[in-house]
Amino acid sequence: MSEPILELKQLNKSFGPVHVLHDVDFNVRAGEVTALVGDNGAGKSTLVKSIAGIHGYDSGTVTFQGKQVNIHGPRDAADLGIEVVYQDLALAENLDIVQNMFLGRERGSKWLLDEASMEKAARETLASLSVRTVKSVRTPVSALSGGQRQTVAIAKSVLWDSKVVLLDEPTAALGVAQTRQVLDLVRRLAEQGLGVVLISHNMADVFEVADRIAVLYLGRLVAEVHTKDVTHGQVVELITAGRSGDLGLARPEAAVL
Ligand SMILES: Nc1ncnc2c1ncn2[C@@H]1O[C@H](COP(=O)(O)OP(=O)(O)OP(=O)(O)O)[C@@H](O)[C@H]1O
Repeated sequence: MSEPILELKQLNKSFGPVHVLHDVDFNVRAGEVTALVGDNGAGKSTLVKSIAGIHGYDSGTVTFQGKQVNIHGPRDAADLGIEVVYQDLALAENLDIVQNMFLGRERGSKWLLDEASMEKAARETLASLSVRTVKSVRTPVSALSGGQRQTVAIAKSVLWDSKVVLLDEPTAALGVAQTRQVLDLVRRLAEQGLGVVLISHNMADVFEVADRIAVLYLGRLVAEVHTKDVTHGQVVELITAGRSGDLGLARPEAAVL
C-alpha cells in the first residue's frame, strides 16, 4: 500500500455556528483515484475547498509528501501542486484552448509566454493525456462540447506539474460517450502518478474508476474502503446511513470508523 501523498488528520471546519467538518481524516495516494462520496450537504465541497485553500480550516493537520504544511490560500495549494477542477470549470468562452490553459498562470511561469511555446505545451499536455477529441488547440472554448471543455479544464490542471488533482463531479453534465472519455482521462491521470480525488454522486462512475472510496456522512469521514471490497449497496448504505451493517459484519477491517 502506498503512503499518502496528501494526508489530512482531524480536520474541523465551521461556518459561524455551523460545524461542517468533524475530525476528518482523509488520504490521497499517488497513482490512485480516491472517490469522495456523500449525500448533498455531507461536506464534500467544504473538504475540497479546505484542501484548495479557498477557505481555511479551524483545526487539524495537513501533511503533503511527508511534511506538515499550512494551506492558507489558493496560492499555497497551487505551489504544492494541488489543483481543483470545479464543476463550473471557470473557462473563458471567448478564448481558445491555449489561452484558457494559460489563463491566470502568468506568474512565475516555467515557459516564457510566447504563443508558440504555449501552443506547443498545450498540445503536448493534451497528447500526454491521449486526448484526441480536440482537433485544434486554437478552437475557442465556445465551440467545444461539454466533454471537451471538461477535458481542457483537466488538462489545464495538470499542465503545471501537479501532484494532486481534485475533480468536482466531472461527469455530472455529460452524455454517455463524453462520460466515457472523461473517465478514461481520470484513470490516465492516476496512471501518470498523480493523486486523484473524484467527487461523484454516480456510483457507476465511482465503481469504474476509483481504487478507494471515502465516504462523508454529516461532515464525518465514516469509511475509507478499497472499491474491490465493497458493493454498490454497501456504499449507498454508508452514504445514506453513515454505516453499513452488512459491511460491519462481513469485513470489519475494510471500514475505518
Ligand atoms: N460558506 C458557508 N457558510 C455556511 N454554511 C456553509 C457554507 N458552505 C457550506 N456550508 C454548509 O456546509 C454543509 C456542507 O456543504 P457542502 O457544500 O460542503 O456539501 P456537499 O457534500 O459538497 O454537498 P453537495 O453534494 O450538495 O454539493 C451544508 O450544510 C452547507 O449548508
